[in-house]
Amino acid sequence: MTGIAIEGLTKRFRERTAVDDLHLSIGEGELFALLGQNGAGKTTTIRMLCGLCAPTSGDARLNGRSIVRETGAVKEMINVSPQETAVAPKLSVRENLVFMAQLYGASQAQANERADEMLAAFSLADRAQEKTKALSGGMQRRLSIAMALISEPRILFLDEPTLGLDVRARRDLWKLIEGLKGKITIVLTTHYLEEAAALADRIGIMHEGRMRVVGTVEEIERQTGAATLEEAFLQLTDTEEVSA
Ligand SMILES: Nc1ncnc2c1ncn2[C@@H]1O[C@H](COP(=O)(O)OP(=O)(O)OP(=O)(O)O)[C@@H](O)[C@H]1O
Repeated sequence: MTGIAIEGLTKRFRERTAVDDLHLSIGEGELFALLGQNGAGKTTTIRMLCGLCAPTSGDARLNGRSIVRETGAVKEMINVSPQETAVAPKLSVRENLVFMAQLYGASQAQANERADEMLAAFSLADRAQEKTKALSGGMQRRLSIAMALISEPRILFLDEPTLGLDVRARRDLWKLIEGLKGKITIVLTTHYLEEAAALADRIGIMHEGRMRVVGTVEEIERQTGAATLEEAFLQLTDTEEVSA
């Protein structure tokens, strides 16, 4: 079954077209990585899919629900771990989780229970009482993902989940994300090509608002004639080559 069906999604800011007639189908339970240079249109795409900004034209269906006509239903089934880690720095780790669960309608008892589950699942239990600002960057990103999962979304958007993390923290997060594979639909944006290759079922490379290629690493290499994903990426995002 299709988790996300994008049909002609377009976003213009004045004369700049940030996302240009995007068509894409992502399977339910698939982990899809969206790659592209700064300004390629990844975040704008995710913001539209989350109902955070309205498309100029086109539509997308998330588990059958339109982001244009059923924005409320879409927001109920998704969650986002945004680029800027969305944790409240003065609240404790546990308070952040409880607060988020309650925001999504859980009772105090349910929120406490869910928070304990997430603390255990994300190896944050021994830091539960600490203020979030005392955590390392990697732990904050982990908490941010735990907070996004506490509402039990069917679709999760991870915007550059490992940005700025050291090698070990990145690997730890990869393990965690791998553990989610197949359970929920995940759209991940990243600038780390090895991250996309390690985690994603399929990869899409955007450039100047357009989707240039979609496929597995092998399919992308075959389609572009490149020896590596990096070579394919550089080829597809070379402005002179693309516009020539
Ligand atoms: N609110 C806005 N107003 C005007 N232009 C915008 C707005 N948001 C995004 N843009 C422009 O749209 C284009 C796509 O931006 P977007 O943030 O989607 O790219 P991105 O691929 O996520 O980049 P990055 O990797 O840097 O996060 C850019 O040219 C950007 O300047």
